[in-house]
Amino acid sequence: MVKKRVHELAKELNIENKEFIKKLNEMGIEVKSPLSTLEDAETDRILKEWKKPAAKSGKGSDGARGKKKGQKQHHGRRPESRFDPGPGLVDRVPSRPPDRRFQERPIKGEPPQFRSPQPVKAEPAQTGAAVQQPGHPPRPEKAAGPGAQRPQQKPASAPVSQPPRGREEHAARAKGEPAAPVRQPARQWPDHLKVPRVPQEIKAVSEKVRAEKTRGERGKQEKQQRQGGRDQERKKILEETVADRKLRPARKKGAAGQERTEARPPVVVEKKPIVIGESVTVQELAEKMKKSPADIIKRLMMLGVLATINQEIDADTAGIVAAEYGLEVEVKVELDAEALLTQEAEDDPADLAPRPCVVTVMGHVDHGKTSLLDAIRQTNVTATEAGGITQHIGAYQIEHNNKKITFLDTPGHEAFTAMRARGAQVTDIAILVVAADDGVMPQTVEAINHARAAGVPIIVAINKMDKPDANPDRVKQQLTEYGLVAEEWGGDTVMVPVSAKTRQGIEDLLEMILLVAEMADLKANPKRAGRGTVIEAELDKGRGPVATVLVQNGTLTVGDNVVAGTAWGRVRAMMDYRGRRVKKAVPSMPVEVLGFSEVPQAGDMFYVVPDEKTARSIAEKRANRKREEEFKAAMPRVSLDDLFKQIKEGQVKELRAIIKADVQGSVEALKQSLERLSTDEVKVNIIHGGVGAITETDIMLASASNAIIIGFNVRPDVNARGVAEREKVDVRLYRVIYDAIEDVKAAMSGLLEPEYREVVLGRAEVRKTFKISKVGTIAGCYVTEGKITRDAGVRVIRDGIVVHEGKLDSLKRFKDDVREVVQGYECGLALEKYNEIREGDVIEAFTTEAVKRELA
Ligand SMILES: Nc1nc2c(ncn2[C@@H]2O[C@H](COP(=O)(O)OP(=O)(O)OP(=O)(O)O)[C@@H](O)[C@H]2O)c(=O)[nH]1
Repeated sequence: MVKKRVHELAKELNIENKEFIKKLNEMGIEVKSPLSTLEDAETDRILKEWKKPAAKSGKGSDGARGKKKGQKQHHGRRPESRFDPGPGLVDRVPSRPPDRRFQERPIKGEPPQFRSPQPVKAEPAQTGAAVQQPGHPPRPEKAAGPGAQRPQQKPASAPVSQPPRGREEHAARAKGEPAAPVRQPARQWPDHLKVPRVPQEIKAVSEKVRAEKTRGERGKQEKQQRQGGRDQERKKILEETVADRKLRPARKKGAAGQERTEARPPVVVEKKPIVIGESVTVQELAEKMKKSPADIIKRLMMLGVLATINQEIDADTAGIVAAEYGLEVEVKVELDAEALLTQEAEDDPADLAPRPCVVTVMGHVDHGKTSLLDAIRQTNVTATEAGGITQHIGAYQIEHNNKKITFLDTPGHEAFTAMRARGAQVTDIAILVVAADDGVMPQTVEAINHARAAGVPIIVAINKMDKPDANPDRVKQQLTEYGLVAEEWGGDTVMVPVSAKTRQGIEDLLEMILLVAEMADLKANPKRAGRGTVIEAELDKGRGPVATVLVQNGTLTVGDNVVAGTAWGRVRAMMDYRGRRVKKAVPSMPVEVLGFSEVPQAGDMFYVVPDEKTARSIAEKRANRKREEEFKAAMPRVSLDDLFKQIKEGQVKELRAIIKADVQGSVEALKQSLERLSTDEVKVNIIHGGVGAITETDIMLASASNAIIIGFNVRPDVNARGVAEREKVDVRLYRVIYDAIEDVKAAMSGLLEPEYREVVLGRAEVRKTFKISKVGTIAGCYVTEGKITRDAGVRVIRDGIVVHEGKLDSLKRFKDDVREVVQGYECGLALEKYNEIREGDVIEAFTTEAVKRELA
């Protein structure tokens, strides 16, 4: 008899997996997931037990189906399983550690040292680490692991492994997103948005009030108490502020003749409190206080705040200013329609109904993502796509065993992460497509890390099994290096061999998706007003703005008033993925929606609101806020420069980093050395590591995950540079591993010294090379950016990797030596002691300048 899995037997016996597992446990048979295998004796026992009542109903037991299924079983009993049927089973027995034969060990031939006086120091440590801690990324914590056991945590709505990111939080806030999809922790984001800021010293004092406020704000009863507490705090702030000599030099000098001084201390609160919101413009405050704006601005200046009449100041600052005039402020947080959206009541568990899971297909280019989706849908998308490349994100639904699955037709993980960067998390399960004949490729690794960073469980589809050189075992081996261990190897990742071409294994894949989904117990409430995420949107010439949306909760109905980002409107018509008109869209259903006022953005949350007026007013407010924010400071991004400050302020508990290097050995060495810097206060988490230039995708991942990027002997490509600047991602480039580790270490302890930072002056492309005897190689170049100067440092970049760094030997325009050549001109140059320059290389000229760092 072939060993059976729990879910197979459950199917034969026509019983739900969960219930079956419960029954088995009651029978003393210890199984934890539908994928657990059963010993023959156990199967016999179960069948016997079941036959008792089943015999009456005439139910067959082990039929032909069981045999067929049995053929693909892996022999040998696995002592533990991947799925936990209930919350009590989270603490599973750890699975067997991954096969460790495949790790690569680094660092040979440390590249030329640039800055560090003793760079080689780092080597023994790294090598040592390699011995202790083999090349596998540390197994993720059970609860946050990448494997298929994750769905217990409701991956789409609660990415436990994702601590809050300022950006997401902000995006969520701006969109009025509900607490569920992006968990919104109590962070002081608004401080950063409110310009201007109070100097640190005052802020520290007012922070007390804020902390008090945040703590107290939740409950309604506390609201009243807060008022009393606030009075006292206010006074305290004043006293402390007034007492602070440094902050008020003008006051200190104030002898008897100076006005204002007589009012304090103590400050007498004499008038009715003035009522403001969480923030107030200087003008508004002045009006409310019946003072001139100039007075207020002056006061603010004394507090070290430079503000213009139209600028907003936060309630704490306003409180301090008002107190100086003996006035009290009362903060009334008006719950506008926007806030109400996010405050919607919890669903009654009785209203919750199962919803289909939402699946994203990811993988390396040409490994067959589109073909696989195509095979699943049994249509032929590949043939219609330009050049066979997936062109857009669509969403489709299929039905298998009477259960629906929603597929997002994502061209890889980039779009997935771009959406995530906007705060949208729609995917429940990621299918990682790996071609069996090609194995794990760079984008496979990226996809793994992107899915993992989002806390989405991964099912591996080993594709192209029909090919003669298909080698699924090699794929499985390679994946162990990235922490994905096949369940038949004792790991916890579902891996299904498939062929998009012959459709082999597709049914199994769908079955596995349903199993993972079933265990995730995905539910939504179709009775409430619809909400979800915009998957894609475009302006159609005939139909106007068209948005493909995925309903995540509630029901979207034709005629509903909706708002998505800054777009609003009334749903005029809806089409399902086949273009059929529908009147209603229930949870996990993708639909095309007509009727938006403008094209919303992919990743925007949409909400159904009670009426058109509300929709319009929310959208307009958002548009205003967006405009304002564009003027304001950028998001608080993690960066090494202010890491210590952010740690102190509790904004950062984890320093996430992406490592890109010229060779895998350096990636590993850096990863291990950096992760070892973790302290109790801050954990260093390398969310992705790879070989090659820093790409736009790396930057987007860093942006979405609030990570820094460490480049070792590599450079960002042109697009990546632009995106990094726009996204304010801290990209650190090193030539010496030791320097990178030292910098991170110093940043974590607040000791990052002022240093010389490199400034890129310009870049030139090598168009032609000439070998001249006794002189060496001369490169005929075209300056593509900035300028190349004679005394600058230069590096030679080939395919994103730094192959040489040194100085110029000569720089000429025609025959003349010149001091610099600017963009758009040609030049000839030779490098000191380097003749390996080739056509197509990029010469980057740089200089170093002193950077003053703020004391943390
Ligand atoms: N033999 C064989 N070929 C396959 C299979 N799946 C996909 N292919 C081929 O592999 C090539 C790439 O397939 P796509 O589906 O376009 O791959 P993709 O990952 O979607 O690629 P992009 O959209 O470019 O990212 C096509 O020529 C497919 O015909 C398979 O199971 N067997």
